Amino acid sequence: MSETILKVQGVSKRFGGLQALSDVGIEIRKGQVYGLIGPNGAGKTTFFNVITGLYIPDAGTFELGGEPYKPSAVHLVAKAGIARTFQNIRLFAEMTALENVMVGRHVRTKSGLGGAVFRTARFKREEAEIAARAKELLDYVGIGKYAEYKARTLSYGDQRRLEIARALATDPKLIALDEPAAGMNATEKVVLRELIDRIRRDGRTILLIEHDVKLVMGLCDRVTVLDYGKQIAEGTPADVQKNEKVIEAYLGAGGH
Ligand SMILES: Nc1ncnc2c1ncn2[C@@H]1O[C@H](COP(=O)(O)OP(=O)(O)OP(=O)(O)O)[C@@H](O)[C@H]1O
Repeated sequence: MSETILKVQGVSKRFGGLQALSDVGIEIRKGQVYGLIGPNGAGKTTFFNVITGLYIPDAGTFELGGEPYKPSAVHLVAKAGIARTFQNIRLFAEMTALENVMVGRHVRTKSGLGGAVFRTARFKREEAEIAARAKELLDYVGIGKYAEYKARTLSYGDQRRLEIARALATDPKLIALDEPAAGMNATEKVVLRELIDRIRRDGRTILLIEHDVKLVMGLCDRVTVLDYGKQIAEGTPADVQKNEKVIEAYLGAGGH
């Protein structure tokens, strides 16, 4: 069996009187696409926010690539090797597509602020390499021709792909996609599906929150289902779909 990339155990998170997550754990192996699904308010985004250092959990242990890690701050999590996209796209709107991806790559560069201020030879060489790599990534996600366009001028689907390119630029062990198909039309979803499949084939590991059940069932190797902060099922898409608790949770929530 392939190596474990992410192992999370016993995650709990409370907001005032609301138990948003209770004792949630997942294990993702290298090369898997792992789905996190559940009705609205089930705790999916909270779980993402915990593992990516946006929320401090009340309990939980975390291992990334076999090493313990503490998701205490977003930049440290990115350095440790988890990159994410957001449900509500978070790009630098006034920067070009290329610059947005270059920002992602800076997580892995060596020249510090001093290099940037004094524009050392090493800094300039590194910048040129970063730009070249960023362009490659834009081509990879299929929006290379928009490299010099401001992010805000791209279509919704292309902005989502740009977010994926930026996440890939950090060279992550795990890429976490928060509802990547939200707001996409059917054609865009097909293209997205192909892209996620390609990212997996190229050896990456993906954690995915997604409402589009068809996309989840078609793409994911394993799925965890949350409901009211509790993990009610874990397994292959086929197993999970047959699970009574899952059927009930979805029907109870209006069957979305
Ligand atoms: N910062 C916060 N403060 C207080 N309550 C919060 C906070 N973030 C999330 N919650 C609450 O925690 C619960 C889980 O929310 P969460 O956003 O994680 O669900 P979700 O499964 O991602 O839902 P959706 O599918 O609608 O995005 C909800 O009841 C939500 O209102």
